[in-house]
Amino acid sequence: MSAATRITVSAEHTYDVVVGRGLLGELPALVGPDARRVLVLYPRALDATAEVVRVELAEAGYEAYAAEVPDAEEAKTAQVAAFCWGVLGQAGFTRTDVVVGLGGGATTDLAGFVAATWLRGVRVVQLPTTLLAMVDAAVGGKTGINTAEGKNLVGAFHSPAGVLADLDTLATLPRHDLVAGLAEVVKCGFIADPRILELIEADPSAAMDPASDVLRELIERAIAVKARVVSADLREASLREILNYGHTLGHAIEHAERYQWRHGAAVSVGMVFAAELARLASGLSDDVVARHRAILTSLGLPVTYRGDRWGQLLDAMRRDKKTRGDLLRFVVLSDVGAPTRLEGPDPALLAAAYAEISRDVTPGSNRVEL
Ligand SMILES: NC(=O)c1ccc[n+]([C@@H]2O[C@H](COP(=O)([O-])OP(=O)(O)OC[C@H]3O[C@@H](n4cnc5c(N)ncnc54)[C@H](O)[C@@H]3O)[C@@H](O)[C@H]2O)c1
Ligand SMILES: O=C(O)C(=O)C[C@@H](O)[C@H](O)[C@H](O)COP(=O)(O)O
Ligand SMILES: [Zn+2]
Repeated sequence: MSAATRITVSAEHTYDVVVGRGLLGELPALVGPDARRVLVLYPRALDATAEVVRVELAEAGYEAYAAEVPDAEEAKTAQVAAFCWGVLGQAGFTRTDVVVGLGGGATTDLAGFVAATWLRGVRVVQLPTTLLAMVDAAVGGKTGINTAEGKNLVGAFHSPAGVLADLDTLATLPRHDLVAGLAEVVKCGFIADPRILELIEADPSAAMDPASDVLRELIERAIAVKARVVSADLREASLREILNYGHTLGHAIEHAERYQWRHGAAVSVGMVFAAELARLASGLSDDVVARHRAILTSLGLPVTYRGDRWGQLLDAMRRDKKTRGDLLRFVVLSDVGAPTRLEGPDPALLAAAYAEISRDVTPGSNRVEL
């Protein structure tokens, strides 16, 4: 078995993202000696693992609790956060106690938010169990929930005490969820690490194989990109916006689909839109735009969206966090590995870029794509 890899993030404090197998034994050390109580938040798919984690913590001497939260995006609501605050209150959690997020990005976003808000901030340890959560959601301290108006509109920056990305957990992850996670890996390739793109182009099947060395290298490279960016700009004053590549339209699609599309699938379409926008607005080469479509399609990710939703999507994009006043702002590329910003693009350009990715709405076309 190969040794674990440690990727360090230096943000509010310094912590490691550990990538490897059989990492559970490291959890008590991350929870730390000051805690007496620990609450593990998890979705139903992880109930057996949550019990193993709870027992491990109890055997290490903690008062260990586990609470199931709703699956996927259903977890990211004010009601679910309030339920978690109730559990913490009733168990008497103090400022030295700890929350653990066990699951995909929805669970780790919720757990981080609950930890950020309980007593104005307690320690959180993240145990990501999806590819997406390992490479992105559990790393970097963005936590949050959705509101009726949009995605991640309420949240806080709250860095974890540590992240244990146990590759063994990917064995049970449904293929569509693994593929959705690859969209964020591809994002890291386009904004910062072209080697990621080459690895996927060379062998897309290996990239989708949870047991492959190729996927492990992709995971480590994507985490390294995120760690570098977050270490330089935790609060998204500027540089961190590049991690939002593809998300302006992506989040709008998720909202329009009432979160029945996976985040990574929506971001996939959003990246092709951003590439088309950059081609029209600032001359991104046809080759780089085509490379977006080729790589994402090779992984089975969607690259088009329904043509009749433009008005609704534009409306949702106005609530994106990168918007300033009435000025829509997009992360775009001037080349692979060279992200920049496009501010207040001409509405006609936006519509033209959308026309390049939109498809006819025929009966049945509103199905869930991934
Ligand atoms: N905070 C950030 O920086 C950040 C970054 C990227 C994405 N996100 C957020 O992450 C969320 C998407 O995360 P996701 O793609 O992990 O989705 P998810 O959390 O909804 O998980 C996907 C599905 O996989 C199941 N699952 C999780 N682990 C499993 C396992 N090991 N075996 C079997 N089933 C498993 C879950 O129960 C769920 O049904 C979105 O809400 C997105 O906004 C946050
Ligand atoms: O970490 C970041 O910064 C990102 O933008 C990573 C994204 O992949 C992620 O989906 C994030 O939650 C989006 O943040 P938001 O600020 O647009 O809500
Ligand atoms: Zn994302």
